[in-house]
Amino acid sequence: MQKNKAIVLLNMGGARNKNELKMFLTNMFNDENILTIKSALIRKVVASMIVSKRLDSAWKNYEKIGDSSPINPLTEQLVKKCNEKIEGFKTYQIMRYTPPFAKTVIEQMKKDGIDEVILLPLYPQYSTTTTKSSLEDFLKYEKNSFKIRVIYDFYKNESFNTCIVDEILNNVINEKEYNLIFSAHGLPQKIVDNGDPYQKQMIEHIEILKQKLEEKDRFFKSINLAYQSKVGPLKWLEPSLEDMLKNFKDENVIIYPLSFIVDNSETDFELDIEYRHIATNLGIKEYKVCKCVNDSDEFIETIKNIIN
Ligand SMILES: C=CC1=C(C)c2cc3[nH]c(cc4nc(cc5[nH]c(cc1n2)c(C)c5CCC(=O)O)C(CCC(=O)O)=C4C)c(C)c3C=C
Ligand SMILES: [Fe+2]
Ligand SMILES: [Fe+2]
Repeated sequence: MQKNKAIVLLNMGGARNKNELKMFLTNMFNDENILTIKSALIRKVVASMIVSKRLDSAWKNYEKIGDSSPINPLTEQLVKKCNEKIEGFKTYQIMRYTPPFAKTVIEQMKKDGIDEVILLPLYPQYSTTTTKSSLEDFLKYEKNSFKIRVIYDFYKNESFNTCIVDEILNNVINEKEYNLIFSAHGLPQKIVDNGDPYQKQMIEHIEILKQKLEEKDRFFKSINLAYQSKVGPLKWLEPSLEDMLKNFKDENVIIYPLSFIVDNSETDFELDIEYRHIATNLGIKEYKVCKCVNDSDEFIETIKNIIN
């Protein structure tokens, strides 16, 4: 019997306008995987305080990138291209904090007669705050409707790492003159201390990429890992990107955003505008930011490879 198979891309979502930024922040800080307060009621109160405090200042960042996050149109393009180029599967996307939400997409998948599903969270490294949160969200609404296979992480995938190395090398002529910084989205230290494997996988990922560059005889002045996007007063993973940049006065820097698959406000605003400004003030000579893999042909091939 012919099976109706789907690939479901799971991602975070992002604001299309200020109301959606409020929705994003509200849903995010009510997520027990993000704000690990056990009582839903207390979490709701704390979330509402954080959102009130953060909304206006965070919106100013989105105003600088055209009043909306690029994560939605870019993920839609990725879905379209998967549907054009990957035979035997219908591809869907589900976002965690802004539409399209799991409930609606799962209803559509049932109407479409889907019976087998590959869940592919668009996070190369596993974190409880991202991967686990999205998987739980899907499972909450699917109610045993599908046969499910889960891709928990894919940072070791050879084809994926070729996409990353190619993007980095396409951005520099003489790599010996550049300090390469892999910038990872940060996490509160206590989440890692409680067993989240994200930091460990991130370090492993960088070792794999270093080795791949060495095999190609391409040697950067230095290769580094730093964490961006700290939120709130808790201790987060270190070193911060800002502290890392302080090492490179009068030198060239190239950044690769290693936590993301599609560009979003953390790449287009934080890396390309905010940290660029910081880098200029620190006296960094040249500051480059690589693009995420997005809907490149090479990444479509990677998806085929990951699901096989
Ligand atoms: C406690 C707070 C947060 C944790 C933990 C966290 C983990 C985490 N996030 C991403 C990827 C993205 N985060 C994005 C935005 C964003 N993240 C937080 C907070 C935490 N993230 C906030 C408050 C925001 C909103 C922007 C802001 O107010 O600063 C985005 C961008 C979405 C978009 O609009 O384009 C992404 C993508 C990862 C990978 C991660 C853990 C590994
Ligand atoms: Fe985040
Ligand atoms: Fe941020």
